[in-house]
Amino acid sequence: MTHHGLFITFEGIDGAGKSTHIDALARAFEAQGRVVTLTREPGGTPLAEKLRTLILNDPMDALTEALLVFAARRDHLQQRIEPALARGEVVISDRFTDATFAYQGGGRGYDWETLLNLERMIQTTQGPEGIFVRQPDVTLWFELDPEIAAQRLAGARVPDKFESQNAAFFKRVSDGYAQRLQADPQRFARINADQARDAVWQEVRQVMQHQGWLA
Ligand SMILES: Nc1ncnc2c1ncn2[C@@H]1O[C@H](COP(=O)(O)OP(=O)(O)O)[C@@H](O)[C@H]1O
Ligand SMILES: Cc1cn([C@H]2C[C@H](O)[C@@H](COP(=O)(O)OP(=O)(O)O)O2)c(=O)[nH]c1=O
Repeated sequence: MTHHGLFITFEGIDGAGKSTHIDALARAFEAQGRVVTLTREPGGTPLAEKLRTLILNDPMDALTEALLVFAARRDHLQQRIEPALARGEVVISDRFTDATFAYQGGGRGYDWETLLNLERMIQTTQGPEGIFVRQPDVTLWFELDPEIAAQRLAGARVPDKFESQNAAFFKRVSDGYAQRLQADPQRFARINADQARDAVWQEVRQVMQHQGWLA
């Protein structure tokens, strides 16, 4: 049976609980016979993973950061995401472009219009039906109060450049996500991440069932 490719992204502030559910979603699709490409941003290809190390560890100005995340994304799209979608796979990515608007745009205050231009440039794709700007089919936005996310992360792992930011930074990141949702509400599913793991998983599952993608 041939399938259409599906592109699903997970978004939310650090510590919201995204990683906890990504593997489970991949297994649920595989149980239905789908081939899954599990990936993440920044990263997902050898080049983009090298850029990730720079982005997460080296101090740099916000435009440099934005250009590097989009450069990594371009390679990721061309080398990995587009080929997998063309093969009819389910691509699940731990973060994508909404994170750039949330972190570089909201958190760091970088110019939104410039990010929109970069998004259009980097995600322009030539498909069988013509040229279009690639976007996820569905984005799961894990919403969680920054204070609770910080409590969850405390002691869980060594914080990187972004994870060590204060609560005010993460409030701006959340506002950035909210602005992206407002601009494209059809694409987003809001997940209440302030619940026990199993309840969060049920919400994730219901979104996929609602789309008709999981039984
Ligand atoms: N629903 C939940 N309730 C409490 N703690 C959670 C929940 N989901 C995840 N955690 C824990 O919170 C921390 C951050 O979760 P993680 O999935 O790594 O978040 P993210 O990928 O969004 O940064 C981990 O230590 C994880 O075990
Ligand atoms: C994709 C992306 C991530 N980021 C940030 C958000 C996260 O703090 C960090 C890496 O994300 P993530 O992979 O969620 O971190 P971890 O592996 O520690 O769970 O990069 C940006 O600032 N801009 C972007 O465009």
